[in-house]
Amino acid sequence: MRPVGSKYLLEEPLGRGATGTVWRAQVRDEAGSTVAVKVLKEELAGDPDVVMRFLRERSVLLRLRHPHIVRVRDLVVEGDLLALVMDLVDGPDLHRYLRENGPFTPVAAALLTAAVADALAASHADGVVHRDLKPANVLLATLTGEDGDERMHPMLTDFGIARLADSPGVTRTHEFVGTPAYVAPESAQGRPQTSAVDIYGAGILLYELVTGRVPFQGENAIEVLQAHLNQQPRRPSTVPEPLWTVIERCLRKEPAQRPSADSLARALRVVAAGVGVHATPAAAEAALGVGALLAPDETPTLVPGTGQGAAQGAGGGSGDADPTQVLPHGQSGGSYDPNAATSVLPSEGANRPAADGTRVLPPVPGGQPGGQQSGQQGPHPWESQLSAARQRNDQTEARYLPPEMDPLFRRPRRQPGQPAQPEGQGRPGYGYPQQQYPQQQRQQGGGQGYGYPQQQSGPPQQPRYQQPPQQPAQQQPRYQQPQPQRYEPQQRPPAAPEPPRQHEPRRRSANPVKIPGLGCLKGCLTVILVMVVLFVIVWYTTPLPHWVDSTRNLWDATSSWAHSAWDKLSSITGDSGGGQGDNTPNPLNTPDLNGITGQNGLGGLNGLNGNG
Ligand SMILES: Nc1ncnc2c1ncn2[C@@H]1O[C@H](COP(=O)(O)OP(=O)(O)OP(=O)(O)O)[C@@H](O)[C@H]1O
Repeated sequence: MRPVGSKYLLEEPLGRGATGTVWRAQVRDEAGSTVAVKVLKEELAGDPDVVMRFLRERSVLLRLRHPHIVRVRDLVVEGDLLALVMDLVDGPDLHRYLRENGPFTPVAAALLTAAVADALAASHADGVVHRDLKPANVLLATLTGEDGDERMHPMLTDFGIARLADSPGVTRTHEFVGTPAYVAPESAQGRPQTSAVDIYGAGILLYELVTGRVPFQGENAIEVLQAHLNQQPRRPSTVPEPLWTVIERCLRKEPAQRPSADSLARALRVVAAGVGVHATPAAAEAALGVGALLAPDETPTLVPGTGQGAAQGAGGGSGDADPTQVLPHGQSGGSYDPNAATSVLPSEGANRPAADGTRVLPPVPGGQPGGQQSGQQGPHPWESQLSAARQRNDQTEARYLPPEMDPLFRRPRRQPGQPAQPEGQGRPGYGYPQQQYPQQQRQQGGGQGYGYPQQQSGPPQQPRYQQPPQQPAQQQPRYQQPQPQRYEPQQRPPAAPEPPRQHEPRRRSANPVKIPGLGCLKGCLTVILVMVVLFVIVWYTTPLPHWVDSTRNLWDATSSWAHSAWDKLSSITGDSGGGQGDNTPNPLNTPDLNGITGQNGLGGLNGLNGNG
């Protein structure tokens, strides 16, 4: 298990998106406590702007609390790793649920979207715009009521990720961040974005829940963006009129004509009460008049740093911008997956194909000026503080893990038999073994127990969705543009950067050309030379020559004795003699010995044999 920060141990991947990979992880100090950790992709984590935004928005993300928002518990900066620690939701995301179970009934879809609108209303009141609302970012926990009944409990996640991805560093040239099928026209055009983009996303989501498909489709990302800008959505026959009224208002091209999240939630509950089979005539009547409830947002929350400026964009109609300006170059071909992951559009990847999970579009002309960051080339002003932050975090975990033990090196597992998907295509995170949603309930950080809804058999059933208790109206202050916060480094002075380590130059061999066995040969020659020198020294400095001479005499004497003995023996046995031509073996007359004696220069030996 790989540590992240000093508190978390990554266990197994739950899914992979365009901005990172989500892992199930253990909290070290809390035995049995599990969380979800989203490890952001390297290109995001390596961007100083993203990191500083990450640090700056820490407080915003941490304080965002709502029953329908997945709580962010912690943000970890560790070396080159950025991670968001969230509550773990044991349940599928809405995209997967839709794919496996088919569309919802109008009542269930309305109630589910009302819960999402509640979450949006709370976050908008806190100054946070989601900007990437889509079914994949709605997780479905299951709550067990006091009566033992299980209820689906939608929870909105990925708050702030779009904001991180949309950092000035990443979008220095005003690229688009979002998921094409769910992106609002003003985002596609690079116009100012407000909380109304989330309402547009909610409209698309609602449409998809009741029909099973998104309203604006195309062969590629550009066609989809064009459809958002130019096409009017059509009402499918299966969508009741009151529900269509809500959808149509959410999908208005003009952001100012869309309802606030608050009024959307209220209106959807009125619709849910009035379109079901058990609806009373009064409820049905109220549902038909739902348009009156969809009050526009008087004070929409502005997404900081988007568009040409709030004043210009807030009142501008969709016709103000030339629609052709959103057409990115080189994006006209390729297949298009409407459910593709969130697009993060770095400038250097402008030519990547549309089918890539991380969709890359070139800058939108006429987009935001980019403020101070636009065109910024030099080192980022936050960089020194960033390196100080990184150094501090480096100290928390400096541990080597071999690749086979490092979960970050492993890819998420696929179900056996499932074909491998090329990176970046299709929905990541789907098709994992069902075990990732255990049947038993899991204690969450907030003390709520969630379990996976029982697997449906037979034809897709509509999920049970009961209206959650109304949230008390939030008295949150309206959003004020955040002032850039000063990031205070710790009291101690930042550590001086370590000088690059000097590597000792490699010692070169005297013989650069490698000859196999040369080393051994050299050794042998050296030994022979040393032995010769020693022999010469010993020969001339010791009585060795005299001793050799006497030894030779001894040898001569012994040989002559042996020879005469042999002769005597021959004469006794009647043999004519042991000379040349004698068949009796004579050890001193062998050709071998003759050869040796003839060669070694010790001529005295020849004299001892039969020839002598
Ligand atoms: N808090 C969580 N608890 C449990 N599972 C989660 C949690 N957050 C995400 N997941 C799972 O991890 C998968 C990947 O999440 P991620 O947010 O990266 O994907 P995505 O929304 O499809 O990608 P992106 O938004 O980057 O396009 C999701 O499909 C979801 O099922």
